Amino acid sequence: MELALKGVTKKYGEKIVLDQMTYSFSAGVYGLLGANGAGKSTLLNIISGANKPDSGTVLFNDTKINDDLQQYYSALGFLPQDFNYYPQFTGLDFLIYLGLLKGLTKNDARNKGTELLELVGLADVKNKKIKAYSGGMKQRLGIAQSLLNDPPILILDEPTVGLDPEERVRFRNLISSLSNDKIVILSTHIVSDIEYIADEVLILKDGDFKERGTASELLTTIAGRVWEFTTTNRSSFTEYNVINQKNTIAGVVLRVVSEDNPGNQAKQVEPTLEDLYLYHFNSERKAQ
Ligand SMILES: Nc1ncnc2c1ncn2[C@@H]1O[C@H](COP(=O)(O)OP(=O)(O)OP(=O)(O)O)[C@@H](O)[C@H]1O
Repeated sequence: MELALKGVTKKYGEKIVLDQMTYSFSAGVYGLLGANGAGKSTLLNIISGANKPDSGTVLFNDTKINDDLQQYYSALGFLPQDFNYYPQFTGLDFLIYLGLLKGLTKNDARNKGTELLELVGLADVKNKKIKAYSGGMKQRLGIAQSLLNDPPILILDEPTVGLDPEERVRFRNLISSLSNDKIVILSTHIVSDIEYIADEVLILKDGDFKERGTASELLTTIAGRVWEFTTTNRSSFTEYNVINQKNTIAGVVLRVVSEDNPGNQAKQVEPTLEDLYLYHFNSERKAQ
């Protein structure tokens, strides 16, 4: 199974959001990280056939998805960022309704809907109207609907928005359990959502995947460049890429990414994926 991007480019006016992206996805979990406006939703909308690139193609098993979108949709589960729920429907009725739209029989839609509500932990509220659901519950319902047709490709745009820490853990376990035979691509701002479950982490910046690899491979790119030290003169370090700062009685503890030892008795510390992400995020902000 292969989902491939070949030279995918998308512009809005003069702004190039995706710049000749070429990449191949096979079964596994891909975690897409990027700052606000980096183009994550644009990319996921193109991969899901909801939007077309200006040039380039998306191929699923060597067939251009736009040549037969209907066929492609039968292999796709998609949770867009702005998913519409019908507040007057119950959770189960909503899944039955969407199941029917996806071509399931009423019986199959009911059975599958019931099974999925169990899977995402909504079995006890399946007959409650969606308007009574919390943000996290709606998000889980959105994940459930994306699985109705048992799709080999699952695209989730910021699926963990609104989830509390317990729900995040449940979500991570759910995705891990699904990922054996699927291509799962999910975008997030929250590094810990994907740090442990993504087989491949993709950092989208300047129109392409700036970094890609397993979490541990990516960490080697900033190994030896993350430093921590305490200063009482924060303003002398404005030029540094500061990942984190914490006020203490002794001064401000700064965590910076730097090629050279910033002095001040700085100690090298183990990099985290969050360091790497913030490093790219900060340099993008500085460049703007
Ligand atoms: N329909 C559109 N018309 C014009 N510009 C757009 C349109 N959709 C997106 N953009 C611009 O394209 C860029 C990428 O947007 P996109 O929503 O893909 O980013 P994102 O990484 O998903 O951001 P976020 O994390 O905030 O959702 C942004 O600068 C956005 O303003």
